[in-house]
Amino acid sequence: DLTSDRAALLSLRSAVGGRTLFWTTTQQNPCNWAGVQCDNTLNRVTALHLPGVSLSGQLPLGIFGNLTNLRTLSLRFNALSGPLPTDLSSCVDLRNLYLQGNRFSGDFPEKYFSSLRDLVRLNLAGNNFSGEISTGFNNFTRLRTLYLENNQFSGSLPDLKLPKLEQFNVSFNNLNGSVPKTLQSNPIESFLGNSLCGSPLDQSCSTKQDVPPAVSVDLTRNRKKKNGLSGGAIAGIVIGSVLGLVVLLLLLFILCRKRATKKTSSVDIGATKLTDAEVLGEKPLTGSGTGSNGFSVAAAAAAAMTTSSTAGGNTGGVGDGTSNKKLVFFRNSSTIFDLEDLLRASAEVLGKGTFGTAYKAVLEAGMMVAVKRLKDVTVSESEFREKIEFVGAMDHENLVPLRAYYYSKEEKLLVYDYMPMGSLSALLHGNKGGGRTPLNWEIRSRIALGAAHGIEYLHSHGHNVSHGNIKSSNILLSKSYDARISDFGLAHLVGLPSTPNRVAGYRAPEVTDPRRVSQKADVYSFGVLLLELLTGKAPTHALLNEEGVDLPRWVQSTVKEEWTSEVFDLELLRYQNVEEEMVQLLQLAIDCAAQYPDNRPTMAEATSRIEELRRVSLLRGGDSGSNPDPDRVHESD
Ligand SMILES: Nc1ncnc2c1ncn2[C@@H]1O[C@H](COP(=O)(O)OP(=O)(O)OP(=O)(O)O)[C@@H](O)[C@H]1O
Repeated sequence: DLTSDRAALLSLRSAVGGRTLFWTTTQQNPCNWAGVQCDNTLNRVTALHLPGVSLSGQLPLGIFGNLTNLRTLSLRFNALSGPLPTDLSSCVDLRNLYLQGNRFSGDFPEKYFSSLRDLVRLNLAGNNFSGEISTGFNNFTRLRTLYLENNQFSGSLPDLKLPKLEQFNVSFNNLNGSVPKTLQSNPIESFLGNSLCGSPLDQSCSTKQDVPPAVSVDLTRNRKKKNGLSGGAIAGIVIGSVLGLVVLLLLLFILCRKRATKKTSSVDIGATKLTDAEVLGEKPLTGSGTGSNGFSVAAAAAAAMTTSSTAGGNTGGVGDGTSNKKLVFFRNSSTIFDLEDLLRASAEVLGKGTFGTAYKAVLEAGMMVAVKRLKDVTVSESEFREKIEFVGAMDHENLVPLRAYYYSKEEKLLVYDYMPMGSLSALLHGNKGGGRTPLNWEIRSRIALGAAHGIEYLHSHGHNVSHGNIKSSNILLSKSYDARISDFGLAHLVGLPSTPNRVAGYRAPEVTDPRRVSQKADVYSFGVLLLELLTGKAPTHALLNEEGVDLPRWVQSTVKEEWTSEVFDLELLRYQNVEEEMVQLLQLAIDCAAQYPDNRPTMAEATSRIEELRRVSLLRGGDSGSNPDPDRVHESD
């Protein structure tokens, strides 16, 4: 009955996950669950349509033995693997079995041949099924579709006498021998990619059978790939070598230049009184890459500091107002590097942002800092110093610490701690190839919480202080993947363009002038950031733009259509038992990205909601994925 059908569906759900995780299991009636169809008179589940819903793992035994009234089972285009469960043979009413596009392996179970006699459509294409194609298929006398292509079936083709057969394909398997007469009326495409012969193939069976033409073409193509170097590869090697040479020359050049600077700073500057402008005269910092640009930030920083009183002046305390030209360190800067260190630092461009260009500088002792050269500073010197002191005084574990700054007419530098894991944006959307750490639920929800804490701290730090530029490239990550917010406090120092495209996807609808942001606008941007974490999609995602909607509206419309799970990043759907927390975080994201500012929660409210859902998640012991840093001690939150 329906109760046992329901139980079977729940077992299926816990075995293969995917979008079945979003069935409203609190409902007693499974007939309303997405993809489930029932026959009301029978009071049984009769169809299960779960195409492309991220199911993975094996179909266990003991499920289909209970779903005995199934007429249609569609599990196509998922990531299911392993053998087919033999108890599917209990589904004697089965008409349609769509399993194409998975990773099933093993034989097509012998048991099915005697029981699934009503099969009309059978599609096993695009899996790893192996073994021989049995004459047992002749039992499926009602069969109209038999698709077996792109598997590992081997042996010869049996003499299939299926009177109703309309669609047939066994291409790209490991079959050999001749095409039996009964199947010869099918098009040639149905047989390609095997070692078959006879009509409709060009290869006649009386001549050599070993290398039929269709296959030989394929093989030579493969061989070419394996043994020879393609034109692209050769071009790559040539270009690579030339690039290598250029880099080598550049390095030599930089080395020579560096020596020259060192001399300048230690001996010549005092005597000849070079101005900053002169040293900085060679500002090539257009952000067009690393390498030679790297030298210049060191030069810039060097110039900035050699004009300060003495190296000894860099210790601790806040800049003494009167001596303008010096690198000013903020309080509790425990790791203070000295002038010489920074002079010798090699540097590379990290990227160009709204406020200027960021560099990574590696000090000789191995310490790394990020140096930001601000452009378009619109405020006066005294206002700058006052505001940057305010920024430097902010101290929270979820903010990127601002260690020092330098101000001169020509140059404004900010020195931050370097964040080794880069930005959330790079981690989420950077190359998705091998070697990349997938961000599991534990890490993502921790990043969400950390970012929330950081923003909440900013908001509570002074009267109506806001960040103004919350986005994933401003969420940097520590070694243990803890979130650190950067770029705080800069919106008020620098003339922002009135139409900043870069933040467009994150900007609250009511913000028309990006210089006039509010805390509620930060909450909106934070909501978009949460959506980015959950969907894995960048707010400036090309697809979304083609559809002409932003990320919040795309998510809202998808959720409204009850395809909630469709919004989640596939990477997240791998974890079991965390779906409720994911849905809760999604709800918070949607609340934060509400159209009207008054409908959005405060940052404090958002923080406590994330704390709560994470607490529940930890209590329930959801499989949220392992921590990528095994040495990390879990914070007790
Ligand atoms: N302290 C840091 N440690 C490591 N990487 C950093 C640091 N600060 C910035 N970056 C990286 O340098 C790049 C440029 O940063 P920057 O803040 O200048 O621009 P942005 O974040 O892309 O844009 P915006 O200026 O609008 O915030 C980004 O990829 C950012 O992740």
